[in-house]
Amino acid sequence: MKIYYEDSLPYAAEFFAELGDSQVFSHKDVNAELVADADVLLVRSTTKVNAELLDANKGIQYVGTATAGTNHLDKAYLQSRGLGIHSAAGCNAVAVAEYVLSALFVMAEKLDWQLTDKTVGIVGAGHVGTRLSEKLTALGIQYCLCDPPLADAGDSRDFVTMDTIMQCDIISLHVPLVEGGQHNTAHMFDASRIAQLREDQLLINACRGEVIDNKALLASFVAGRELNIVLDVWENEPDIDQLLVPYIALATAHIAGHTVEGKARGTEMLYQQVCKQFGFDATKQLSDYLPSPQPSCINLDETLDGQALLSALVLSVYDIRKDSALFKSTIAQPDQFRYIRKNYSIRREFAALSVNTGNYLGSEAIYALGFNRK
Ligand SMILES: NC(=O)c1ccc[n+]([C@@H]2O[C@H](COP(=O)([O-])OP(=O)(O)OC[C@H]3O[C@@H](n4cnc5c(N)ncnc54)[C@H](O)[C@@H]3O)[C@@H](O)[C@H]2O)c1
Ligand SMILES: O=C(O)[C@H](O)[C@H](O)COP(=O)(O)O
Repeated sequence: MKIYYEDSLPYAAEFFAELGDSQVFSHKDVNAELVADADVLLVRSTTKVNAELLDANKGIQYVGTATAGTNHLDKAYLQSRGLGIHSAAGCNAVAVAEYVLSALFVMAEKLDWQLTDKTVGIVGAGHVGTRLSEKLTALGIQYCLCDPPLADAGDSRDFVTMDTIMQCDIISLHVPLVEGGQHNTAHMFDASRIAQLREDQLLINACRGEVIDNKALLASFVAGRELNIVLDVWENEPDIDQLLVPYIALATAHIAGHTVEGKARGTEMLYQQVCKQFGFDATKQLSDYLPSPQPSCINLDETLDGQALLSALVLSVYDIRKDSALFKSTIAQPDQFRYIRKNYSIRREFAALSVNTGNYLGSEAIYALGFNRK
């Protein structure tokens, strides 16, 4: 069995070596000829899988993406070839939720906000939206959820409309890119919705760039509006509109999901799927490969309390300001969006770390955020 995998899948060599003849490729070089004899094709979001890539391959049996988003796969084409849509749903949901928390604490400091007085409107209550809602609960921050497809499917949680979301202090977007149809998300924030945003609100987009009309957003800033926007994702990545960057409060290169665990979990999920499809025993697991974080234990700063203490803790694990500063100061360089993503520094999830809470009375909130007990 020939297994071809994109070089951005961590631990793919370790997971797949024993299942067949495995070969690595870069999304920059991949083409129809290169994968013409693949039985299994494993990608991340940077490889577009469509007729152009696969028509020459007559024997492909499995295509999987080690990501949550699947909009780089031509689903109609894969179905026409009798191939399923295999993804790593939820692999990086915790990573994105922790990215949003870092953004919230940084913006709260900037805007002088007490987050427990604010309401977060979560649009898209799937894997990421749900993990985010759990972490907000741990922090005592109110939220509401908008997810018409889940509401229609009978999900028992309370859902609100987009009109209610537009009244929230903070709006965080976690929908897939859906172009057209009843639940279209492309340009969900178009010129008219952007015009409804108030300057005392915060909008965070860590799902797909096309969910916000970036041209309309730029026009709004150029017209003098002082909106608070955090963007991890942009229209037309990696060739984004550079003019928008200076206006964005925190700007990053589509790395919200790029924790060590989030990326590697994606590879592990595809390994489990391939084993199942081809009848292998799935004997390997992520814990066989993940390195221990250094340091692995955090001591709380007990000179702080309340939001200041939680903010210091979260930012000590992941401080979005560093990613944003690097992005803003270098993004004008050629091919920088890709470069930042490819060379992203090591970031761990809260669950990889333990916290020594000492005498701190709010320790349960810290464990509910995902940290381990010391
Ligand atoms: N920035 C990153 O690094 C990063 C990481 C992970 C995921 N993502 C993106 O975020 C998206 C969400 O990830 P997920 O794992 O939670 O996916 P998911 O499929 O688990 O959840 C998406 C939710 O959005 C809902 N939805 C669809 N259309 C909607 C609409 N019009 N209005 C409101 N809700 C709608 C769906 O019903 C679903 O519950 C992914 O599809 C991916 O594009 C980005
Ligand atoms: O959809 C996802 O899972 C994320 O957006 C993911 O980070 C994108 O995939 P990548 O470009 O990192 O391969």
